[in-house]
Amino acid sequence: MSSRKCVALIAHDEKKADLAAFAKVHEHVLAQWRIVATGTTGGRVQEACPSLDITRLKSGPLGGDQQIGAMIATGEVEMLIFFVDPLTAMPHDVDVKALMRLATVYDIPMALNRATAEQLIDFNHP
Ligand SMILES: O=C(CO)COP(=O)(O)O
Repeated sequence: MSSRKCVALIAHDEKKADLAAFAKVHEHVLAQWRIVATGTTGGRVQEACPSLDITRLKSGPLGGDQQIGAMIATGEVEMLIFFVDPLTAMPHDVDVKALMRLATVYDIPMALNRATAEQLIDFNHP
């Protein structure tokens, strides 16, 4: 496994275009990180940023948020950028909450919107 630090990228459907645009702007910085993402998000970011090497996990509703939560618990994921949609009900809301809870328990930098992600990406270098 690479020794680079690992960031997890996730976006709800309404926010995927925004995350892909964010990743494009910061592609050179993200290239210094190991990147994991939930399935669909990873595909969208990969399309926008062909230079990045993204490990795609399961889609969020099928367990992807839980996989990333487990990786936070084991210390494999050290930063979380998650563009959430606060206006749409999610069938897997409990998984989303569990992920945010673990990011809080393990005290990793966590951005839930673009404004915060812009700050994190500038101040957290791998
Ligand atoms: O649902 C998600 C996060 O809760 C994201 O999953 P996808 O990237 O597979 O859409």
